[in-house]
Amino acid sequence: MIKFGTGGWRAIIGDEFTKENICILAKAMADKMICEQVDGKGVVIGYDRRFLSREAVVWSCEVLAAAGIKCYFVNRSVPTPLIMDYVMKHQFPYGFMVTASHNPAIYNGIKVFTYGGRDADEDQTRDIERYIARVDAAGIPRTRYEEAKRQGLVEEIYPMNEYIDDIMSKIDMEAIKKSQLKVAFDPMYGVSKTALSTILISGRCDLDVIHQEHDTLFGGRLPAPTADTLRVLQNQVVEWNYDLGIATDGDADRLGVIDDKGHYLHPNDILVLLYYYLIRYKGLKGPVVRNLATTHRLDQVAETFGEKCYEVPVGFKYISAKMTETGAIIGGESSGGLTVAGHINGKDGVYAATLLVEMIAVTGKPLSELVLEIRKECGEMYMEERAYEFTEQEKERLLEVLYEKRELPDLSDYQVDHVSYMDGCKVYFRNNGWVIARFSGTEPLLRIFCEMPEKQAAREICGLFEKYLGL
Ligand SMILES: O=P(O)(O)OC[C@H]1O[C@H](O)[C@H](O)[C@@H](O)[C@@H]1O
Repeated sequence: MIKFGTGGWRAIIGDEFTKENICILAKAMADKMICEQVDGKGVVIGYDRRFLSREAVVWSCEVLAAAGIKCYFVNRSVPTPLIMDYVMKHQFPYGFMVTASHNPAIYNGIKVFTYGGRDADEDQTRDIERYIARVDAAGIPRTRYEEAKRQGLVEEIYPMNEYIDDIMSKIDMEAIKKSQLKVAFDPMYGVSKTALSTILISGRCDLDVIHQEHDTLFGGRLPAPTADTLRVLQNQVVEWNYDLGIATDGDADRLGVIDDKGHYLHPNDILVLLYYYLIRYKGLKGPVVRNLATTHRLDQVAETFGEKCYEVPVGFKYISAKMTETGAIIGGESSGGLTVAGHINGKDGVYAATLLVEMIAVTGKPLSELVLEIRKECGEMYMEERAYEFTEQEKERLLEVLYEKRELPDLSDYQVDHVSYMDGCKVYFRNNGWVIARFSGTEPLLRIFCEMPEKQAAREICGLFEKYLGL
């Protein structure tokens, strides 16, 4: 069964990520495009470095071509944001990216982008699932790849330079060139190497790249830039005195950062830094958008400068929609994705990394110093993040307690302001602190995040939920 979650369809290779299901999805998309009368424009398809990614594109092209839909096949592995950029700029109705992003190596999947290069929203993915249900798996017509190419129904493209130029045109490359920064870069065996190395080398950075070879097992680690997975990068930064370390996840839409002192910066810190930089140093004005599991320090920065912070459910589609609606200058999520107004309608790790390098160059301050500067000017909060696996049975029980009965642990030691069930269950405290318990839409996990003015309180509240829910 093909089910879409927070970031596209993801499944274990050989279990549900199979040739049959890939062809079913391609046929469903072909039917949907024909029905919507947008089949004439064709579709752009890219892939990452995972096992079977390229094959999945070839199979999809064969199905789409048989339905008469032209496929622009980006024929080398590329960052997901490159596909979003291409869909947006060339006004494609749809684009696909074969990737399971930061999931473990045994996963693969497909992200669907709609007009404007946006992540397909819930209405769209529900609609795709309806088309999927109508596909007759045994009778899917296919045109052999070489034949489809001969007929002009598949065109192989590689718009890497266009993507790189797009990013560089929005960045102060001259400032970067002057600053002669030393950067350590970890693409985590994923797809950002060509784009980000080219940009940083054009900016005359002294660059060292690790984990750049093609390894479908991602060196045995999760291709997600976290404090745990970036230890090698961290050592590199400390040992060789780099100004910063940068990492991107498997499909390069998320960013991870190590500061000049070797500290891992949480995506929340990166968002706060960049929003602050855009307002304080670049003189931009405008609100910020975050999801409800992302730091409220963004609200503090917004308040300091007389701006607003908007909250949306988890999922970048909500971030980009709200950014358009409110004219926000930046939007992002604690999971590591962000974008800035004027760039693409989705998260881009390559662009975010470049902007961060620009920030160091323009301010002339090391990352660690900027972190302290913001803390002084806008205040501090502490975040505790936990995640729990569960069995199907446990899930039912947790769903019942949290969403049906809407029961909560005893929080009488803290002043509760209100509780929201917009996405998961989120309790807002009067001191601007908060705690959320929600099921991940990309992994079989229950996530509990808490942010409070004191670290101890954040830990205690997570502990209360953990105990109450029997986790
Ligand atoms: O917490 P989850 O539902 O697993 O989502 C975590 C993240 O997953 C994907 O990367 C989505 O594109 C993001 O928008 C989301 O923030």
